[in-house]
Amino acid sequence: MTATRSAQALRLGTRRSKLAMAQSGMVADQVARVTGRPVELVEITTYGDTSREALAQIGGTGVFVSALREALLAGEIDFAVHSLKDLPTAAPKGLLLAAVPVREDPRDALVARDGLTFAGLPEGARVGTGSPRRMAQLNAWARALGRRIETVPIRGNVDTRIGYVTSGELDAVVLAAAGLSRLGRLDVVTEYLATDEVLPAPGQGALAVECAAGDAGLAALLGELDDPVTRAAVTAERSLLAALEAGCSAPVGALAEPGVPGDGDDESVTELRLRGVVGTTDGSELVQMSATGTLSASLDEAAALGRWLAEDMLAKGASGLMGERAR
Ligand SMILES: NCc1[nH]cc(CCC(=O)O)c1CC(=O)O
Repeated sequence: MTATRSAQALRLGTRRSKLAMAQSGMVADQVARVTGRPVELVEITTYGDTSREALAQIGGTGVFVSALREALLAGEIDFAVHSLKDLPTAAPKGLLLAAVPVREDPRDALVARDGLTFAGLPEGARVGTGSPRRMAQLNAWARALGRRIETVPIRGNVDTRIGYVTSGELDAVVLAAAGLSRLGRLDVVTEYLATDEVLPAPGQGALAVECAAGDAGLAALLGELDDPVTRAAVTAERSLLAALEAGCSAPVGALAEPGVPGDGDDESVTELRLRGVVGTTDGSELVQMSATGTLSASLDEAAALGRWLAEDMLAKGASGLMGERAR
């Protein structure tokens, strides 16, 4: 690399939404620090940003992602940052997942009126979410508490969703804690939903840093941001999703976490525990299972763990619960 080239700015393609800008800004700072090169943000408009249809209806998987990927392949930008949970599981031709930085809190968060928790919501409470995964688990949880809630499909950015509660239109909405955190809006959270009740979307809380496969030098630089434990965890979660043959709008939750084997006498973290859930959106039926594998540098092992759990879940009838949306 020549001196002139090393001073050239790296172009980071980003969506214009507040959340995307916040995420891209954070990664831009990190990349500038590790590479010593300035990073310039390039705004790209995606179909998911302009369409007013419900996300699940326009096909869910990848609508936020494709415009950024086209810009990468066209050489208009050098790298892009995606919410990992919005990435289709199929590996894209010509692109590389250069880094998966340390994950934020993967949990979903409840934003309710009057500081209410989920268990404190009244009978018939109106809870905003368009996500079949959240609907299935929230309805199942409500049933276990001996009550009903009404899930109301909502769209729009994080501020719009919070607005449904502040305006009194809805009793609560459910959002990813990570998104609220990146926007500096954790103040509105009234409960972090326990993963025993609500498993997040595969990859939730993690970011994906993508670049063109041909640019090995850049990929190596961006690779400095990679967190191997987060990468192993999201690899297992996405492998489960892929093996269930479900898209990102399917009612599938998954979370992989590192752990200490046995009674915990040995302090070293060597296990990866993967939990998965699939259910009907009314919450009347859920298949919830877990599997534990070895946490190793080999992503093949993490991927195998996901496939293994998927087989168990399919044997317990998971595919019958995913309905028409499963692809
Ligand atoms: N589906 C949209 C989306 N994609 C990523 C996030 C939040 C950030 C993350 O999960 O990393 C959100 C908003 C939400 O679900 O509340």
